[in-house]
Amino acid sequence: MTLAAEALSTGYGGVTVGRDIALEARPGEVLCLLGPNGCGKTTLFKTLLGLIPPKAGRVTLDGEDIARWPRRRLAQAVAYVPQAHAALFPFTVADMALMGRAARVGLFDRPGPADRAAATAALDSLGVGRLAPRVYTELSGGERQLALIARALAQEPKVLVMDEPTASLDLGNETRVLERVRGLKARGLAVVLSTHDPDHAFLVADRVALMAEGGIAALGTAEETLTPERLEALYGVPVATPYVPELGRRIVAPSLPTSGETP
Ligand SMILES: Nc1ncnc2c1ncn2[C@@H]1O[C@H](COP(=O)(O)OP(=O)(O)OP(=O)(O)O)[C@@H](O)[C@H]1O
Repeated sequence: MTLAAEALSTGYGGVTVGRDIALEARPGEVLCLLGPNGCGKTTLFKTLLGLIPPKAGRVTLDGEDIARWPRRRLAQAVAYVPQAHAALFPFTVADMALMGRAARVGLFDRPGPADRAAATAALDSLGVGRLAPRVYTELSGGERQLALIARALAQEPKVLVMDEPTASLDLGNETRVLERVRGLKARGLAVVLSTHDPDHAFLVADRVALMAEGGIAALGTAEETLTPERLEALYGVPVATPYVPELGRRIVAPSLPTSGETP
C-alpha cells in the first residue's frame, strides 16, 4: 500500500506547522524523515495517521483520501510507533503487544489463540519475548520502545510509521531494530521513519526527506540528499560524510576541530 501526502499543510488549531508537503512511502520501501528538533516531524506523522486533520491538502492510501476511511479500516492498514512515552496504566508487555490486534479482532470478540500467537511472534522477532510477563511501567526506556514496536508489528500493517524508533536504544538494540526494518521492507511493507541520526538514512533508507521550517527541503536517495552542505545548513554545524570502504557506505559525523585547534 502506498501512503502519500499531497500538498499537505499540518498544524494545530490556528497554528500552521508544516507547509505544502508532498511525499510518498511505497510498498517495499523505507522513507527516512530527517530534520531538526521542532521542525514538524511528529505533527506530520499525526496528520499522516489521521489523528489530526490536515490544514490543507490530503493524505491518501493507494490514492484514496483517508479522511473518508473509518478508523478501524485505517488501523488495519497503518501502524504507528510513537516516541516512547510515560505509561499511565500498568499493562504487561504481553497485553501491550496484544493491543496491536485490536483492529483485527471482531468488535464484540475477545482475542483468540491466533491473536496471542501474533503478539508473541512480534515480541520474539525483536528478541524481547522474555519481557512478555513484565509490567510496561517498570521497563527501561529502551525496553518500552521495543514493546511499542512489537505492538505495531502485531497489528500486521501494510504501512508502518515510526517516530524515532531507535531514540533510547543501545547500539545492539538499535542495530537489531534497523535490521528488522530492512526485513519488513523486504516483506513488502512501506515504512516511514524519523530519526535524528543521519547514519540511519545511509543504512536503511531508499529515500530521504529532509524537513526544514515545516517544508521538505530535499527528497531523494541518501547519496543525493545527505551532502555535507545540506546537513550543515540543516543542523548548523560542520558535517563530514566520508565513504568507508569496509562498510560499503558513507557515514555522517560532525567535523569538530582536531585537538590543538581552538575554534
Ligand atoms: N499539541 C500541540 N499544540 C500546539 N503546538 C504543538 C503541539 N504539538 C507540537 N506543537 C508545536 O509544533 C511544532 C512542531 O513540533 P513537532 O513535535 O511536530 O516537531 P518534531 O520535528 O517532531 O520535533 P522533535 O525532533 O523535537 O521531536 C513545535 O513548534 C511544537 O511546539
